[in-house]
Amino acid sequence: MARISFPKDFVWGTATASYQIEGAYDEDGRGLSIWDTFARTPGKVVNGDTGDVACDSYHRYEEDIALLKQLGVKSYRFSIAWPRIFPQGTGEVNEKGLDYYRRVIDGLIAAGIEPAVTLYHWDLPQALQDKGGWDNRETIDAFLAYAEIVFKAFGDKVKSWITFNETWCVSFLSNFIGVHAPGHTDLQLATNVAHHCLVAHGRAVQLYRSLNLPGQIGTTHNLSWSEPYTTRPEDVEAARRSRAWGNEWFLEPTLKGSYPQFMVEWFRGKGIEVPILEGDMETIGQPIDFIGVNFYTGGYTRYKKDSGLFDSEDVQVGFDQTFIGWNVYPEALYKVLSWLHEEYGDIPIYITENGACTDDHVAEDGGVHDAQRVDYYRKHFIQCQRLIDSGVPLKGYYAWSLLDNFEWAEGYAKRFGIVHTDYETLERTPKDSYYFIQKVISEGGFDV
Ligand SMILES: CO[C@H](O)c1c[n+]2c([nH]1)[C@H](O)[C@@H](O)[C@H](O)[C@H]2CO
Repeated sequence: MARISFPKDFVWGTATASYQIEGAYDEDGRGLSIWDTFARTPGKVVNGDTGDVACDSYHRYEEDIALLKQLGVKSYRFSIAWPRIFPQGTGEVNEKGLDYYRRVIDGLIAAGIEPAVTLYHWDLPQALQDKGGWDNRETIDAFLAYAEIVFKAFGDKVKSWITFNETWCVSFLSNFIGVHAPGHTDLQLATNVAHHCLVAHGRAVQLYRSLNLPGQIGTTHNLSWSEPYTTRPEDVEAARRSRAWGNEWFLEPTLKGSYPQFMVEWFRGKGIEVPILEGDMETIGQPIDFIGVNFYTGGYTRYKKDSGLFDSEDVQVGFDQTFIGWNVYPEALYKVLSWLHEEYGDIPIYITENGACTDDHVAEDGGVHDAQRVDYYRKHFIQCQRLIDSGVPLKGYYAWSLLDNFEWAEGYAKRFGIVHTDYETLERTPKDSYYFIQKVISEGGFDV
């Protein structure tokens, strides 16, 4: 019997996001976000679901905090909804919006849980989208004004800040692939969005430093791991391009202050240029205190001429898959974070999201027996210990998600929570995975 054990100072947490859990979409002065608009657009979200009510955490946050306390986590990652603070994106501050997050932050601290706040988890005020959104460079200034209000309101109590959640999703998934809000399908626009979000990240870090606040600041990127299906050079290169779109395209600017040249040339070959202005790259490459990594899955890629953006295609090789169709490939977590450490040095790493979608139901005994999710977590925790043992500065892990919640274009049809949400009654029911993680945290590990 082997023992998987974690350092005593390892930060266990869970993660959520404002639009996915809060509901109260039109309460206490909240303005509309691009996701309110997108979800109301026929055909964009499964079953026409919206975040109007979601998990109603706007009213039930105390229940959520009680679940977090019972779980035994040290930290809780959640996001602030920009449209609650600035209903029109800029201009007048909505004090009731600040009051809500003050209640959440104070409640967490009273429960002995550190708040970790994401400034931007995709709910851009619609009023800013009406003026071009992130394609409009002026949105960066609006983001800075929002960040300043929030830093000054909560910077004495919140010691961990994440500027953006997954700039790849904000840019390419939402403005080129088009399945997330605002739903454009324009590669140059998406490239502009990615760049402007990266500049906004750097400017927010500079602002945070200028305020001399007592915490740490970083950002979260979703990393992919696609391996070449064969050792043929064309497969190796195709997999490299496919990985780099999600990885180097964002990590290089954030951690080295430059875009990966081989990808710049690849995009140039397609007529795409990055709208870099003087000083942008120095701003983006501001030193940060940690890098957040969201990781879920990996796979294999091979060369296929004229296929997709990178002359590549994914190859199904028989991985088990979760209910959302993502491969279960735990070793890819070890590979991608080992690669990150080799490429970018000893910057502290937090896994800010990892989890599984499974087809959950409340059983007759009142429990939710999500065995595949328990197995997923067990296997990924093993990889976390491997990483720590190999000297990778992995400092913490946030399970996605605390609650079943609004899963973007999948609506409520896909469940990632370690706590089941009944969307009729809004009752929360801890799943077997919740009790597994609770035990791992309380015992500092588990036997395999
Ligand atoms: C490939 O998965 C992405 O990294 C990713 C997965 N997820 C995310 N990003 C988002 O940050 C969450 O809001 C989603 O709810 C969550 C589950 O889909």
